[in-house]
Amino acid sequence: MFSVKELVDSNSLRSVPSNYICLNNPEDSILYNETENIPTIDFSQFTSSNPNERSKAIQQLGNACRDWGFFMLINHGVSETLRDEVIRASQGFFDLTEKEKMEHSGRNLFDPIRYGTSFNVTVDKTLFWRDYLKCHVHPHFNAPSKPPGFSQTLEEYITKGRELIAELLKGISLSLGLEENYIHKRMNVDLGSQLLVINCYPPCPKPELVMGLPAHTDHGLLTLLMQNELGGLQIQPNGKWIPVHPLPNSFFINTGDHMEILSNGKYKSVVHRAVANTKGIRFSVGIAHGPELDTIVGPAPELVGDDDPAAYRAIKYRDYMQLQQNHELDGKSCLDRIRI
Ligand SMILES: O=C(O)CCC(=O)C(=O)O
Ligand SMILES: [Fe+2]
Repeated sequence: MFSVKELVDSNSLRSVPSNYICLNNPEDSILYNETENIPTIDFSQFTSSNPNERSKAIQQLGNACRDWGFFMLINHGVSETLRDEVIRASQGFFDLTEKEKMEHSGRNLFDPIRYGTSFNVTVDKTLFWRDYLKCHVHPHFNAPSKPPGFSQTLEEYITKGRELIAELLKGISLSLGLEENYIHKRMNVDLGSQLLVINCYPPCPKPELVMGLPAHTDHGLLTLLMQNELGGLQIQPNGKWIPVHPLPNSFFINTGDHMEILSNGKYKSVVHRAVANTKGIRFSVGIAHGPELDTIVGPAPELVGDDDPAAYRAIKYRDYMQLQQNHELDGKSCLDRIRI
């Protein structure tokens, strides 16, 4: 495997190798500066002793999930030091030699730790300008032993991330008119899957010719994302691409396909992508939080009725992840396969 980082580090690249050139629809590059509209959720209100404040926050959370499928989370209690440490340690991992990183190379989605490039090189029509490290971190924690301290930093971080998501899932259950622990029980969240994905996008001499990660939706319930100072994430909530400029020290959270399936389409997963840049190496760290891998997920019966027939076929979470992995990453095409 030839990683993008190796390609960039070993050459003074002036052009892009042809196998990375993406033919984009020109409409795709139209950007709208609507970033100020991205909803902001104040996490401290979920733990407020004032019940009015909590119910207001739950309502805002429900609105964000229904109208947008994403929001910025502020006042979440995860220290800036830990967040910086995760980014620094991620850089440390990608700075290891190719030989050291290749110890974790693999083709299987359920390998506990997997280092790779592009999305799935066996199905990608063009290669994407992105290297990655994926670790299954819950219910069993897995992380590379190098660089020193990386694994400990990640473990602390993913534990904090799980606590935040657990609270948000309670709020989401209530916002859907369900009992607070509905999603926890039905999705077996205590044993839920947490897949950590560290994306590395090296600088590119011609970012307009390549794609970091093409338009897709995430497979899980909720994804918690942070990035270094370089932007590149774009979202497409209503057919237009919007660049995301995160608020300082915030998390970007988006709903995934399993939230759409479970809510019977009330909360739709949001299409997003990552573009490359010329300026420097961009890192993003996402944690996809999903049901326990063997949970069969279909629309919640409470959200299905004569006026709202079930819109998705039930599928085991593990099988859905595999389905997405086996095909080209393309917008909502995976969800379309189980749409009724
Ligand atoms: O790099 C980003 O900002 C987005 C990454 C992403 O969408 C993913 O890992 O699923
Ligand atoms: Fe994503």
